[in-house]
Amino acid sequence: MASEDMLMVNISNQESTDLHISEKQHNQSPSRQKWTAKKTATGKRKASFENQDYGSAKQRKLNTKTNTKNKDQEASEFPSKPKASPKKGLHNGHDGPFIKTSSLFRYNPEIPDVFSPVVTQVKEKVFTTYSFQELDLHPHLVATLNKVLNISSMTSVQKQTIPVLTSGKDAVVRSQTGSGKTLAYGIPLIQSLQAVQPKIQRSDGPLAVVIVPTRELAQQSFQIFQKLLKPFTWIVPGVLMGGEKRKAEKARLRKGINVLISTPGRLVDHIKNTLSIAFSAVRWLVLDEADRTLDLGFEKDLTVILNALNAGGSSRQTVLLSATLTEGLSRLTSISMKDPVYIQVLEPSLSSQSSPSQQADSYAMPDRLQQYMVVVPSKLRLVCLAAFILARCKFERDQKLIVFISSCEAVEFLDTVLSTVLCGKSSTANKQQLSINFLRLHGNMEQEERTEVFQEFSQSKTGVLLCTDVAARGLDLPQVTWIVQFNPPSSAAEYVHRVGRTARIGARGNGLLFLTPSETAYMDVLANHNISLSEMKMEDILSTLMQDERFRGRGNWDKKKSAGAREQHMRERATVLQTEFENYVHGSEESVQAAKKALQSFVRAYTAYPSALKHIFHIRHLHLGHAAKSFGLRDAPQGLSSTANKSTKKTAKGKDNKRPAIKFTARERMASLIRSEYTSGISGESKSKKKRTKKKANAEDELTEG
Ligand SMILES: Nc1ncnc2c1ncn2[C@@H]1O[C@H](COP(=O)(O)OP(=O)(O)OP(=O)(O)O)[C@@H](O)[C@H]1O
Repeated sequence: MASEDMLMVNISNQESTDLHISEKQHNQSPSRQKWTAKKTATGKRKASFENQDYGSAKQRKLNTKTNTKNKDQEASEFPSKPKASPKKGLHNGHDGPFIKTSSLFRYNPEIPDVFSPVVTQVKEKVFTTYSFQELDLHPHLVATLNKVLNISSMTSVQKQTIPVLTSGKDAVVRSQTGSGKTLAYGIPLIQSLQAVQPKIQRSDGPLAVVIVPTRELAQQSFQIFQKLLKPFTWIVPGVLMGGEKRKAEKARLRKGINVLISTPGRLVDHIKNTLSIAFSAVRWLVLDEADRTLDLGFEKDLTVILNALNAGGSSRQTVLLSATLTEGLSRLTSISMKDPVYIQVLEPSLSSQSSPSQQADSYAMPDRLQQYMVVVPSKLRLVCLAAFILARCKFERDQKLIVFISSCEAVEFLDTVLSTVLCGKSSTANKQQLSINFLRLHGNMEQEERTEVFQEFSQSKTGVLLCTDVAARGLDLPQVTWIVQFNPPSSAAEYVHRVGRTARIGARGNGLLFLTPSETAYMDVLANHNISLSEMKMEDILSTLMQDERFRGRGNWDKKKSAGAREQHMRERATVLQTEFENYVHGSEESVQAAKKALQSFVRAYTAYPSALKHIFHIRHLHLGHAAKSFGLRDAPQGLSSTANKSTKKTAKGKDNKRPAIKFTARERMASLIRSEYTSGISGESKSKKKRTKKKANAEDELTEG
């Protein structure tokens, strides 16, 4: 048997342990119920049951050990002896029902010591002392910057870029997130268009085309151009983006748009279907977030756009911008730039010390950004996220969080379950209500709602935005205090963009990356780009629950008690919270289905990590039973597809019934999780997208927009 097969068998056996335990808990037989009652009455018997339980698990561990060749890998999959285990059968301390305790702190892989590689984090100086007055700009433009945008001095990237672009050169611009790149191209673009003689008319059509990867970024950029163009009423900005009515956009195109901001997919749509779109006058092409817009997902669209522009025949200036652009980006060549000036904002000390290739690999991070990571075993991920949100939103003031999640379905699920349980709206939670403004943003939402959410979160001072990578790039959401990456991103560059939604333009901000014990090598991936994170301890996050009496468990907490007793009590509270989640999820068939769907999509997103990261994020490292718990499911889902059902039955009845049925069902279930997600179809997906059978489809859909 291949080593991978062996590993899956081990996982299956491990899962069998968990399923076995939880099934006992859920399907409480009369004898089990009686036993539980006795158990709570006599602590001694309870203790003996726990020992017995652990002993049998330990035995199983020994048995499986003899089956495996890869002991190192096994060590990370199997538990070490737990120091303390939660009590079974907790009461939530209030008037709620008696709750079943899940084995939250047992059978988890050990949390490894994380050694953050020593790196010299690259910094950029954001501000300069140079004012916009010093540039030869139209006075109305300077006045708008000063009075409307409240901006007087240039940032470093603006200081370097604006003169290059006003001199008519092409440029490739890289500077850290939130450093003012939009104005770095916006100001020279408007300066040049307002000077065109005879004056630009609407009927001239687009003179500038700005391509951005997402709809929200298109809206945001459009709003900035609207402001900047106020004094120059004859130049008309316009936005085209997927999700809007094509007919209305066609009408606007017919009337004439001079500065056209668009997502790639929608622009291609119009190039193919709208006769009134003519590019003969285009003088500017801007690719914002250029490494994304030049990325695989957009390649075809971009070729169509470039062909259409080239057919227009006019000569144009091209600008590429991103916080993570690399000169070596091979697709740059397809853009046909004329001797572009490469602009990179680096501290002088670093520019002189390091080689160009070192500089290219190092991503500059905002100076006042504090970056943390926490290692959390799968089973504890949901409670840990919940505790972190509680800590910020209940016990601190003015906190605004963005939580990045790998799939639309998981965003939907977490939005419902967190807002219901944490805000005290669930039937089993006690009545005390808490107001946290949870919002969600992902690619499967109707555009109208997406726009509303984006505006609402932009304007609010507090709240939690749960989102996919649609919000990772370019969005300038004010006063965000924390970026939580609940699922690690697919590259260091995406890490940089996500975390860059905070600590913008010199402000403070924090980032927290969740990793499971098997994913800690991701720290090396970040270190390769000179990014270093400090470790936050899971226990410190969970300890917030000690302040929240809604999750008190049995009895009061006495501060004088020992540290061990405190930890035990904290575990009880985490278990009470997990049980609240599980009770909510299992309270209706609808929520069970939502949780399963979210789990499916999570597993599927896990398969979409690039091959270079497969040694860290491989599906064989996932423990389905544990992952299910992080979606509030008591067991790993069964019967997700007919295939899995049939094979389980066959194994149970068939000739080969000596083989434990569970051995193959975990693998089959994992496979069926992925398969059924492919065939389930994603609402709002276009036909052409459905045709794409690539594993990456879902993840890419979140990054590439029509
Ligand atoms: N010269 C300036 N002085 C003060 N604030 C500025 C200046 N230039 C831009 N800003 C503000 O800084 C914020 C970030 O700017 P912008 O969104 O252009 O950053 P960015 O570099 O494009 O970031 P990202 O890489 O994340 O897209 C915006 O709120 C913008 O209004």
